Amino acid sequence: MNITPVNEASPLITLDDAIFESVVNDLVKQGFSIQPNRLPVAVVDALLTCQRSMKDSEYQKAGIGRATQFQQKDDIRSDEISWITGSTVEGQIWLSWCDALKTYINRSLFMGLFSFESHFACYDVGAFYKRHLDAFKEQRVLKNQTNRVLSLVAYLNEDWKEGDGGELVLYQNNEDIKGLKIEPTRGTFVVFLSEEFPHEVLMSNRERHSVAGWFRVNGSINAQIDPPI
Ligand SMILES: O=C(O)CCC(=O)C(=O)O
Ligand SMILES: [Fe+2]
Repeated sequence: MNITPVNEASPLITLDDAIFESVVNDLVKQGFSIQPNRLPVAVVDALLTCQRSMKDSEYQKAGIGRATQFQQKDDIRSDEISWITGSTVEGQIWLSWCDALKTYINRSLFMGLFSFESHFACYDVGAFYKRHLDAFKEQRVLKNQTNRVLSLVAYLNEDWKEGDGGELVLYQNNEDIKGLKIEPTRGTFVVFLSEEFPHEVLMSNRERHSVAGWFRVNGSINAQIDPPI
């Protein structure tokens, strides 16, 4: 019988590693990575299958702030979201790809990424998300909270054109007012340090679909390794 070893050069694994390596290099160089049309087709297709099968009732109005500080603020963000739980095969394909990225980053950069959470987001015509940071260093360091340290956004929109709006604008720091504009085109994904890069979603002139996710560090492990003075 002819048995092929499972780990014999799988093209998908090789391709993923090349993408992950490029993300890692960008993170080292500049703290963010913009990957136009580099999300593997199998992952994009899985996300699109999930997203297209979702009913309106599965989305909820997005808010800002953690747990008890959670608030809905329509003047800051007006998208609707639906958390990805991995209850479908397609959801699992996405989560395992993100897990592989997490493992690769941890091996290369020792970031101690511990958990991952993500949701679909739908920006209706006219929706936006004003300039914000995804996480605050003081909360992680001083209050010892398990916090978001790395943000990941992936886009699912076919043929995005100039004039459709809805670009992500990534600012280099608090002083930057120009920023870098990224079109939310299908297959593009962006990774950035959550505490370092203010960003916003410009008002969308078309229905805009994306997935936003965050890797967290573990508050307690972090506290043991790197206690605040
Ligand atoms: O969809 C995007 O481009 C970014 C979304 C975002 O900033 C967020 O959900 O925190
Ligand atoms: Fe954000």
